Amino acid sequence: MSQISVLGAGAFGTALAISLARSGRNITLWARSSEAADAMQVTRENERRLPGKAFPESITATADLRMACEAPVLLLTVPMQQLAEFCATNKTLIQHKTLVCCCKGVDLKSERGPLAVLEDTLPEADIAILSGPSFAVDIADGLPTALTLAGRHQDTVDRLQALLTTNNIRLYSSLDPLGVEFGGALKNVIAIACGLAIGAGLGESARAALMTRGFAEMQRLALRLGADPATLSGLSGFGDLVLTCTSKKSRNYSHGLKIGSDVAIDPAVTVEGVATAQAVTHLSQGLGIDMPITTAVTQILNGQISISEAAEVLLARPLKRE
Ligand SMILES: NC(=O)C1=CN([C@@H]2O[C@H](COP(=O)(O)OP(=O)(O)OC[C@H]3O[C@@H](n4cnc5c(N)ncnc54)[C@H](O)[C@@H]3O)[C@@H](O)[C@H]2O)C=CC1
Ligand SMILES: O=C(CO)COP(=O)(O)O
Repeated sequence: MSQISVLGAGAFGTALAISLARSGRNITLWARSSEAADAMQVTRENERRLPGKAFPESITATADLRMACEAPVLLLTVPMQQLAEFCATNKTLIQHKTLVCCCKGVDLKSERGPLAVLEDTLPEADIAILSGPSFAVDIADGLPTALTLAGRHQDTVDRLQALLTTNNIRLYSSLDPLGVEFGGALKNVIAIACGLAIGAGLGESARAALMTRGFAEMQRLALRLGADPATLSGLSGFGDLVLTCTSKKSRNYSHGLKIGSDVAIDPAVTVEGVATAQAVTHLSQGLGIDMPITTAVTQILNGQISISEAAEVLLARPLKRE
């Protein structure tokens, strides 16, 4: 039996599996398609989602979820908008496990993050959130990074910090899972905003302003939701914001960049910030929290305003103290 199973064989799940396996853990990597699982077992790579990154021997790829869920610790790496349904459908298999959620987003239907989704569906599970600056391809290449592992209980967090730290991933712990998950989710929306701005030729000063004021609105919402805004100054928040707002490796940033420069987008690519922008715009309006950049991203993505109109609206807002 594996120590850890990774549920969801996308780019990130595969990269985490590789890093953990290289650091001596036995890993089961679960894919929902048996063709995909069989191909990974034979070729020892995930040709579709993370090509060219060889699997260590200690990874077993399978489509047998029952077998994968024999491991005591399960990493959830399905996209955010699939998380609630995945957990509800497979409740009996995962409800008594330690679950580490690795997805970054806000559920469009409930307008809540992964913690609330998991706690509602699986009240008996031990839940943690893993987030921070980490491109799948970098992790799989063995490049170093640092992430935050957060949970409500010190003992869970301590145990997982030791178990999931690898040769190239240094884990910091936190007891503010809400702050950590919202840092990871909200930065995706700001990354789209930055991509839109750069794509439309608004310049790097505009990007820096969007990152800074975007960070302010991320903290505002997190505070209102009960998180510690200081958590967002850490790896999952500031750290991930810097990474995704400045790199073409980010799918969220690239999505904005393509729209801003009129390049066709690939609908098969996971861009978490699109649904999260919609969810957070609606959520923040209901809560009376001012999130002008997130709102502008939603309006641009919905075709309600152009990028130049959004820039005019943002510049014309009433003047205020920083
Ligand atoms: N790719 C990256 O560099 C990073 C991604 N993440 C987060 O990880 C999450 C997953 O992203 P990626 O792995 O990159 O996405 P991906 O697009 O590479 O893969 C998503 C995978 O989920 C599977 N899937 C979709 N719906 C499913 C369902 N209902 N049941 C089972 N499997 C399902 C797909 O078949 C696919 O293999 C996202 O929330 C993302 O924000 C976090 C850090 C880095
Ligand atoms: O979250 C990520 C890096 O930390 C990956 O960002 P993208 O989903 O925008 O590619």
